[in-house]
Amino acid sequence: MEKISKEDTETVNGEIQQPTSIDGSICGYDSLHHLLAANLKPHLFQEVSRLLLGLNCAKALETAVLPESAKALSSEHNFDLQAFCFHADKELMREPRVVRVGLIQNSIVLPTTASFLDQKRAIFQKLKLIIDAAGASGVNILCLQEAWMMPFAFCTREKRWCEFAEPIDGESTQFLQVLARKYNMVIVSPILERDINHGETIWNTAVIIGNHGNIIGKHRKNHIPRVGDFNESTYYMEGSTGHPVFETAYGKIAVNICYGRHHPLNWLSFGLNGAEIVFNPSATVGELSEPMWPIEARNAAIANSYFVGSINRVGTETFPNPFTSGDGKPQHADFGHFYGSSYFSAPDASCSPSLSRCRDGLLISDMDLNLCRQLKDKWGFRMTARYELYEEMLDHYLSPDFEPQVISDPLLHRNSS
Ligand SMILES: NC(=O)NCCC(=O)O
Repeated sequence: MEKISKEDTETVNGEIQQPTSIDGSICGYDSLHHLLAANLKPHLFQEVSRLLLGLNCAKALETAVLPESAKALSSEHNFDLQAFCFHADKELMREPRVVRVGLIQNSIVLPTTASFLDQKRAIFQKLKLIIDAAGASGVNILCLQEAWMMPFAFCTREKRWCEFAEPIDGESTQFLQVLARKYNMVIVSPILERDINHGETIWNTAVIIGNHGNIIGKHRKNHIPRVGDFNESTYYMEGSTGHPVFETAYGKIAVNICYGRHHPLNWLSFGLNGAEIVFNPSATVGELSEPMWPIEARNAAIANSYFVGSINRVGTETFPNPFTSGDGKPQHADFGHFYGSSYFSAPDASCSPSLSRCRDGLLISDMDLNLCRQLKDKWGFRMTARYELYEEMLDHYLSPDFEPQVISDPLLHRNSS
């Protein structure tokens, strides 16, 4: 269990205050899982893990064995590398459908003051090594983090960062197409898109690259945040692509980009279109969303009987000009710490431990997609859903004359009349 740096907590009147974690670690530990493992007796750790991570086929989640070449890349280039297996029950009529899925989280490489091209190429160089580790590990489907090819500059509201935007078949896609072909791997690549054919407009888009290096399609972020420093609405509008599910060589996948994870109907729609794995490439910071992070995707996996792969950026990105976001905070030059912590959730409510809170990482999981239908059969969430009630409710709600259905206690108003 790696302990990153000296524990540095402050105590005031006997109470532990917020630990100082300049490096983004949790009191010097890479992740909550590592902190617990290092500080609990083994039987307590086992019990706490059962409660925190759930069980898969009645057992603690198994780890998967990775090749030495992948492990060597991870230690040489200091990225976290972890691998797990989500099993399903054996069926009599269907063979297991096991796919190996990977998630990559990474920090930017050069300062945001460096030339844009250098910044982008440096990220390519770093990503190449981690993708090589995924390739060596036999990953079938790989997803990168939101806007992986640039700093997450949308806090600044400065339009010059739009220069990073690329067409769907631009430089970033071409870079990944080579690797997709080389490793026979589907790659989900969330980029800042410039739509040349529609007035050069900008979108927040995931490009789906097939295992032959072909472009299968794209999906544009449906929900754009207007919270904290996430000033993304200055740059792009709500997506125009609905809730597509992409049928790939390895399964049916969809992409719910970042802030879309706060919207249960967004998750539902990908499920209704038949997704078996939904990726949630994100960029989010500790102060704002960390308590939500381990819950929302896991809940979506349970409610929709599919797997979810959640990816968050990692590190602190500092920009040349300080900015404010109309929330009364003093001007500042960074977003705060992107806390990494990428993880997988399964339809049976189990989930993997998270990647590091402060280092780059590659998280790999084998998942038997048969688990999706097994959970549908067990819990019947689709069958019991009452969509017609919701259709009626939403139909009323969307009417300008809508009035909430509230039945007041008549006694409440007796004294006031
Ligand atoms: N990138 C993005 O949509 N971030 C919004 C913040 C959050 O959803 O946690």
